[in-house]
Amino acid sequence: MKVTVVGAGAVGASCAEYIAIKDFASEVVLVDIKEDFAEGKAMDLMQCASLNGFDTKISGATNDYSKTANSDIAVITSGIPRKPGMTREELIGINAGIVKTVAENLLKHSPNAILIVVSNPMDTMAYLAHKATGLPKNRIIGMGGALDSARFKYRLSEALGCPTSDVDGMVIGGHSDTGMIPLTRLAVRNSIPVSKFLSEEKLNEVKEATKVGGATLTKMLGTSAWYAPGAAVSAMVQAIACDQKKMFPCSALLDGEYGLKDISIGVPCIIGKNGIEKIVEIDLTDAEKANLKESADAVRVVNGLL
Ligand SMILES: NC(=O)c1ccc[n+]([C@@H]2O[C@H](COP(=O)([O-])OP(=O)(O)OC[C@H]3O[C@@H](n4cnc5c(N)ncnc54)[C@H](O)[C@@H]3O)[C@@H](O)[C@H]2O)c1
Ligand SMILES: O=C(O)C[C@H](O)C(=O)O
Repeated sequence: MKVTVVGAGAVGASCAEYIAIKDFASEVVLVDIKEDFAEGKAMDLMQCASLNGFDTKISGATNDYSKTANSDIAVITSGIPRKPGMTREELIGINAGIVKTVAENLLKHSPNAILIVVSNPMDTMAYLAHKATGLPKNRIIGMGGALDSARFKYRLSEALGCPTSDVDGMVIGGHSDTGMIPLTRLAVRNSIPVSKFLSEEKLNEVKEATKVGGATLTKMLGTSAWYAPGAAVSAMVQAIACDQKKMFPCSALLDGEYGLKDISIGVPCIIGKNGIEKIVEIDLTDAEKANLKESADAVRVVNGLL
């Protein structure tokens, strides 16, 4: 199993590190446009192999896509991250051109790869990757919901005073400060609805903290987060590589599901060796449906800037 990660920056390197530590891929190739940067990150990571006990071979390349040939999975993290006070949507001007070129270059050398799009504004970048490559919709997966759901579970566990392993929950909708929809109604602690333990007011606080999870960390770090994003991508890569049929909310190109068409947005998906193997349509309340429509309308506005 060969995995390419384009963008050897914070998220790309963190993703490569988690993939290696889990030791399910034979090879990870890091690519970056900065001279020697991916090679340096790859060397540093390879020097962890004997310490962390993995056999995954990690190599780096400066903008040389021949090194990525015949990748099974390719992750796109290339582009700029936001700074405190910015929205993800403000990155579109620079990142759109980068994501388009990178997706095209990847497919020239790996025509059968499944692409995972991470660069922001992610839902629009995933949509752009579809438009630029014309790949079947199962082969382009936007990563946002897996991360947002992990943050939701973290906030729920904090409010409940319990370990995150006790908690389950999911965030659908656009990967943006206002567009995320943490599904508090369906969140559980060991199969018991969290509303049994938390007041509506507390649940609203959890919801709001989840939605601005990325902005909160950006303010604290001076750039956007990378550990949980890298872990979320690596979990999706593993689901494909190991054909796990695991459910993640992913930005998928919709064709009528949830009443939406011609848009990539976060919905529950089954992820296996073919990428998005199924979009799961859950029953939403009228209020949740209205939230999803509003979130989709906002993503369409950003798509209109392409
Ligand atoms: N979808 C998500 O949940 C999520 C989570 C975190 C970050 N992000 C996004 O991921 C992107 C990367 O974030 P980061 O923190 O790793 O940034 P970073 O600046 O640390 O790394 C980005 C890397 O991309 C490289 N790059 C730029 N143009 C390139 C090109 N044409 N080809 C190859 N490499 C190129 C840069 O040299 C840099 O090393 C940002 O757009 C950020 O907003 C998304
Ligand atoms: O917040 C960001 O800009 C990066 C990423 O989308 C995140 O949610 O951490």
